[in-house]
Amino acid sequence: MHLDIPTLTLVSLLMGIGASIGFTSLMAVLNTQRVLRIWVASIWINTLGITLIGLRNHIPDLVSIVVGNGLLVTGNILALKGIAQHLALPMRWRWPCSLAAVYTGAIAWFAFASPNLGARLLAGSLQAMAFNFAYAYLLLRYSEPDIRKSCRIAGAVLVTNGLFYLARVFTPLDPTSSQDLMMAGLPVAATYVVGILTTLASYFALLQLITERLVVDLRRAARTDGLTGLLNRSAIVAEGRASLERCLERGQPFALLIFDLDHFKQINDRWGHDAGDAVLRHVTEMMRKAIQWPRYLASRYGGEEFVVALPGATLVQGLEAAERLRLALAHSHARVGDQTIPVTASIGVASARHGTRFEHLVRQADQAMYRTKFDGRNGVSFAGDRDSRLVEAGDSRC
Ligand SMILES: Nc1nc2c(ncn2[C@@H]2O[C@H](COP(=O)(O)OP(=O)(O)OP(=O)(O)O)[C@@H](O)[C@H]2O)c(=O)[nH]1
Repeated sequence: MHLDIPTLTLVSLLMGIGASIGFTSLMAVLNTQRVLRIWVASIWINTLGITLIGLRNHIPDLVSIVVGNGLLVTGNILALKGIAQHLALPMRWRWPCSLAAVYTGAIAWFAFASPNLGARLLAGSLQAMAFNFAYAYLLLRYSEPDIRKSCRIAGAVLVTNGLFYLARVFTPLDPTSSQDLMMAGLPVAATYVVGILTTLASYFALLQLITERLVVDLRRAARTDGLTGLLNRSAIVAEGRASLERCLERGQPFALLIFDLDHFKQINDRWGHDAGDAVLRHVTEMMRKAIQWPRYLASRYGGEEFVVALPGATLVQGLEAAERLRLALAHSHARVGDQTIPVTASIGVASARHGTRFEHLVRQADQAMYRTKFDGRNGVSFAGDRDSRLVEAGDSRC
């Protein structure tokens, strides 16, 4: 078997086609991962570029050399866009597009105006190195903590790729190669072997990025209420318990408020369910502005019932936050299309003592909230000793 450049080009091409098909079928399954579309396009475009370059002796040089290399660099720009999107960064197109234009111009110049295979290989290595270092820089510099592991692994792979292309800059050409890349000699062929391995490693790095993002998205979805983006009931119970425990261990106070929208059924009946949903989103927005407490936990606990935990807050601070929230809601109207819908809430506040369990605290606040409903709604009540005694005794209303 001869590992000459035409054979290695064929191997790269087959690998590119295999990866393109594999990533395309993955995209069909994971259609929520929009970034996959960009990476799939990038891999197909790169594969097409490699195909044209590999067909050097069978198609016009203009198509093989200039269009082929133009496609390679276009694929690289798309890969960069995909990485920026994965990291939720805005993409600045000017630099990569300028680099691509300069690169394609240089390739055309060294193919036709002043033919020089060494210069074309040098330009190819430099642009691939620049893109690999750019991908790695973004991944290592801007990854969020929950997807950091895959970003670090991918970053390391891409730095290795970049170093490989840097080393390729110094690879000597076979003097008999004339202008034909397919006859560039053993050292260049050796770089093809390494290139195939590093490309394969990059595909696996991409898969890791996608997998970790998927796990994070699923974990987030499992603890989030789809309508409001707040924590859901099981998440506030789990996170509230842990937060309460930490506060009690440190001897810090912990307040909790629960609020229920007043006559929400009438809103649904009068303006429709979609308007009701819009009101729930409006309430969420107002609540986020009104609470003003560091590291608070907020959840939609039930249909139109919300729980907010304030770690480190005393009962008085909890009542102040509740009153801010009540006023914010009462003074704002939810806008739905051209309708304005008034909304008020009944709020109950409770605070933890030594040994209080999170579920008990919720029930105490709930008792207080029902008192507010009973007293005419649109108000704030707090749980007293009687509420905590009732809750701890397992009163049926709890
Ligand atoms: N639009 C919308 N409505 C919901 C959602 N979840 C629950 N609801 C509605 O919320 C309403 C709650 O009604 P009730 O429990 O009678 O409470 P209320 O009308 O607010 O009355 P009070 O609490 O006594 O002031 C019901 O009509 C539910 O259908 C939701 O996600 N979206």
